[in-house]
Amino acid sequence: MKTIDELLAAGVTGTRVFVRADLNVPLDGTRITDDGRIRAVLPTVKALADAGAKVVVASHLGRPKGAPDPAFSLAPAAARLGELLGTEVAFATDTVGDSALATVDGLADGGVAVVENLRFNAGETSKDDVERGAFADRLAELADVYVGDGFGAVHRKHASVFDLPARLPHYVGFLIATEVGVLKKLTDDVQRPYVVALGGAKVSDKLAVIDELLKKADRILIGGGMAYTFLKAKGYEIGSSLLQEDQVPVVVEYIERAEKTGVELVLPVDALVGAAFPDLKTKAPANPTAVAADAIPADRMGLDIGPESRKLYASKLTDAATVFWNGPMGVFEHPDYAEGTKAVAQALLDSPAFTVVGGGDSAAAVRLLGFDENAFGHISTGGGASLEYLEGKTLPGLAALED
Ligand SMILES: Nc1ncnc2c1ncn2[C@@H]1O[C@H](COP(=O)(O)OP(=O)(O)OP(=O)(O)O)[C@@H](O)[C@H]1O
Ligand SMILES: O=C(O)[C@H](O)COP(=O)(O)O
Repeated sequence: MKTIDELLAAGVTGTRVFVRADLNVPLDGTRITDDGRIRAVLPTVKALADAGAKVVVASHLGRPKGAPDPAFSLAPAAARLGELLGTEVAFATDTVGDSALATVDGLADGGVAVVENLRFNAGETSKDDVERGAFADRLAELADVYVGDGFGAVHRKHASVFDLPARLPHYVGFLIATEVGVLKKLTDDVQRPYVVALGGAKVSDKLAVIDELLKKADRILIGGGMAYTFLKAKGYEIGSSLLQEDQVPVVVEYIERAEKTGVELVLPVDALVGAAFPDLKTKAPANPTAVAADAIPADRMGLDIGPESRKLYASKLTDAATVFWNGPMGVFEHPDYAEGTKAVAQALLDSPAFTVVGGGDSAAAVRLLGFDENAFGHISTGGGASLEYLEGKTLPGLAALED
């Protein structure tokens, strides 16, 4: 792979450089609640702009349905990028249309522009190679060179991640280089005991990863939304908690395999349950109750691990040499359901293990709950991406950056 250093060394004055970033930041309306992913791509954008390139930054945000949707506009992220760079950042109100072309045309050497959400275009995420390729052709019109730096999206076979680099000279940005460097340590030479803590809401993506992790980790702690599919697999009532029904047989097999192979699979022994998903806007008190994991009432929803599980999970992290954590233990955005995530974060800080926290929401949780992000070994900007990397899968966005 060619690195951005090689590109900079060759000189980029006046060159239009397309930077595929992951600016998929958590938003409360138009307010960015955690700008970690924007800060993570600053070294790349800044180095290119300082070297006189015309920098075209592109990203997805959320999961809009292939058409413009103001709720998923990148405008707030573009504004924040400008603040962090301390320069004006131009914003194109479309991705490859008149606004994008004019904005890029108007860039001075050293100027930076952000184009609107890639996923406002059906071609970006299409499973059809021709449709994706056609969109990549249009993206290619915006630039002379491609720099891949959206680590959080490298596991997606999307036009801007996979097809565009094939159309332009391509380089690896600073963020992807750092991320891969750290994650390689967990695959090539992991110090044991190796404990993986999994939570979050993207249950179907993450359940698949456990298949591989069962071969690699010594212990796996399950929390967050995915825990309830495990509790269901054990035959428990889980009320209206998040459930991936079609995955129950798969999870039953995971539980059996873990027993056979001696991997310690740790499930919550209790849960904090509420009548409904809490209001994250008003943060109105949710009045949760703690119940045993096998006694979740049919009309209740599990939204965090309970107090006994907090103690249990902390104890399962103390002797670890390496910990990879992806996905909050509960709906940490609401104070009533943040304790499980806090307990795991605190246990990681208390343990001498090398700790990697992966995932946009997990990293945001650590910062929003007041922990010092520098106290962790590494905070990865990729959730699904880091998990699939650890699985040993070929990631489309990394394969595409190879020569
Ligand atoms: N029991 C639960 N029920 C529903 N949602 C939950 C539960 N526990 C955690 N969550 C939600 O999971 C979300 C984070 O999940 P996600 O899988 O996206 O995490 P991530 O891997 O850190 O992020 P990403 O994959 O976006 O990089 C949070 O918004 C949190 O509220
Ligand atoms: O949040 C993430 O994990 C990345 O930005 C990728 O987003 P996606 O899961 O919607 O593809």
